[in-house]
Amino acid sequence: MQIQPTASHFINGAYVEDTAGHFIDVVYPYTGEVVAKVHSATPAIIEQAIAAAKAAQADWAARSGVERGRILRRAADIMRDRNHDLSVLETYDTGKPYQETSVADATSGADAFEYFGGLAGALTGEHIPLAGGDFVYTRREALGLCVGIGAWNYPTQIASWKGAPALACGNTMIFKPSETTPLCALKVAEILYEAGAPAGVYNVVQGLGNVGASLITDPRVAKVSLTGSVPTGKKVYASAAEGLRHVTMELGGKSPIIIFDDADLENAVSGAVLGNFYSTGQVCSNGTRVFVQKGIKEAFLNRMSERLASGVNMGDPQDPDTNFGPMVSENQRSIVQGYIEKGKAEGARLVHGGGTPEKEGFFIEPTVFADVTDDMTIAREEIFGPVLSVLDFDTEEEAIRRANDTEFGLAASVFTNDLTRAHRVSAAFEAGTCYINTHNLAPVEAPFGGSKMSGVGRENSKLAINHYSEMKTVYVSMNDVEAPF
Ligand SMILES: NC(=O)c1ccc[n+]([C@@H]2O[C@H](COP(=O)([O-])OP(=O)(O)OC[C@H]3O[C@@H](n4cnc5c(N)ncnc54)[C@H](O)[C@@H]3O)[C@@H](O)[C@H]2O)c1
Repeated sequence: MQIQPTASHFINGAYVEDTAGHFIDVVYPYTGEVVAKVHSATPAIIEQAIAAAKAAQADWAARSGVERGRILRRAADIMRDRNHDLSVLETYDTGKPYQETSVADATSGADAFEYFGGLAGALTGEHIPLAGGDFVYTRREALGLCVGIGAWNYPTQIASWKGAPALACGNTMIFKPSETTPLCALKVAEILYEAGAPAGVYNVVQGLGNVGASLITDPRVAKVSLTGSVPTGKKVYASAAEGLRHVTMELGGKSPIIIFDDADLENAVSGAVLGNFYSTGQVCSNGTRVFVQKGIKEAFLNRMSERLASGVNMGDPQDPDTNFGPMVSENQRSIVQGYIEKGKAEGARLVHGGGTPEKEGFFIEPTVFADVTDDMTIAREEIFGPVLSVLDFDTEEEAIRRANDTEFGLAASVFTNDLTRAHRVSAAFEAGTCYINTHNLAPVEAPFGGSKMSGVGRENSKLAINHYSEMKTVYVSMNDVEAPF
């Protein structure tokens, strides 16, 4: 199987190549086979991309919002029409099952282009009346050239979630996908160009962290939006700060799910399944610390084990019946195996899984630990794999205190049938994205992002507009100018 792209980069409306850049292998996680190779961007490619995106920006921003929006909505339509092919590609890029990619990746990207395409014509400033007839009006203006840097778990979605609000506001973008999953963002760029985005408005360059680093330190760049880990976030935030650039940081998490005795057990198990095993556990907002009240702990564990034993269909990710794929890479699998070994060594009780099946691909079994305590490594560090930890608790106050006892603050959820408790607990969570009786949904209409070390700023929703534009104040005097001399 070969899914070689036309060329490695998409710049100024065309595929471009510079074979001087070192090779990055694209490995299909199901077979371990190299299915494509791309070249990392050389300094010449980076310069080409920055020059093109910078040159295209003024004209793009000068178009009406309605016109920009029409192009984004056309891109959404093309993405939906090509959902099958884009999903197959996303599955090769990531190893996530087609059953997931066909409903959660290009479709989510299309939602973003449709939503922000709809908003583009409605971006306005305001009129502020002042004493003596003077007034101020504000203009919402684009920031300029924005750099987007992606993680490997949702390549199409991340390229779209960053591109859609950026372009709606009149910015141009250079997107650098993760070196692990470089293919899908090229398709996003191709589709935007086909939909009518002028050359240079949305560009893709490949490379490792060093390519990302050189993009964000260029003085022509106004903003950087990163989706990645906390350690990378700290570096990118610091180097953006050197040039006082705007940032959005979508980083890692160690999110809690609190399940009270009165919760609907089946829904609570479903929420924990979605929050731990979807995308083989490679989701930033996963609720990997599952606090279960002591009264239903054993029932929860039994039902979770039953559902995993009977429901998981691990296999060829391109088979629509497969619902559990391999890890994205051999390296990520060995990191997760290391955490499972630590969990056992530190005294957690292995309830389900824990092994690596005897089959090709970077598979790891969905794994459940019980009797996990707050100080164990598996309860403190982001694992980014299918490892669920159950911690038990007695009281609401205790559950909230322990749930918040983490440097992260991306997501949190509560399962209960007590209405007032659900809202009380949600208010007490130190997390940017909270759920009541569900977990891990991220509709484009709602803000998504983290508190504490999990991030800065929000993606999706009307709020994202604030992160890709700034207000200019224009003071208008209707009177003579009074000066002291
Ligand atoms: N909050 C969110 O929305 C969200 C979504 C998905 C993933 N994530 C997080 O992403 C992480 C997994 O993804 P990953 O392993 O690809 O993350 P990572 O931090 O290793 O890499 C992310 C991206 O940053 C680039 N990069 C690395 N060093 C850089 C540097 N010095 N300057 C500029 N760019 C640099 C990488 O090449 C890659 O494209 C997890 O921590 C996960 O929680 C967060």
